[in-house]
Amino acid sequence: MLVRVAAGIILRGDAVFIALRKSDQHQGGLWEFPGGKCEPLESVEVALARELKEECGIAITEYSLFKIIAHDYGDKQVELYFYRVVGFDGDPLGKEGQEVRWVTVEDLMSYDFPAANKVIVEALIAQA
Ligand SMILES: Nc1nc2c([nH]c(=O)n2[C@@H]2O[C@H](COP(=O)(O)OP(=O)(O)OP(=O)(O)O)[C@@H](O)[C@H]2O)c(=O)[nH]1
Ligand SMILES: [Mg+2]
Repeated sequence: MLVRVAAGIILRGDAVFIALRKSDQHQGGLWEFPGGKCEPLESVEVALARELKEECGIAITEYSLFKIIAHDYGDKQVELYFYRVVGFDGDPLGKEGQEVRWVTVEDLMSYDFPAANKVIVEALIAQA
């Protein structure tokens, strides 16, 4: 099963917004950049806007593709489209009851993310 996923690295100054995946979700208990699966025939950018509205309550206005990462979790193959999101209306929050946090890019090192995120976190820190 190959799934396309859109995820937003929401940035405000030097802070980045992260969320904790619920324990019953795939890769549960790990931190993530909010987002989710693209629906059939849905473009990645439309999925990104929809997911960030649903999960964080923001309307994104300025964003760009950062990196595409393909990863095989064994039970699931994902193609993750990570976007840097630098413009948005509204204040991001955990709309689905998930724990959320604003952290500095350097702080990302102290959080556990799914394996596919490793290169993303490293690239963000390298650029900070
Ligand atoms: N949102 C998000 N998903 C990630 C990240 N890294 C990563 O490997 N994933 C994987 O991408 C897949 C899809 O994400 P998701 O579970 O958020 O999808 P969704 O919001 O549509 O969830 P749902 O099916 O529970 O409604 C999951 O298998 C998840 O483990 C990340 O940083 N953010
Ligand atoms: Mg999601």
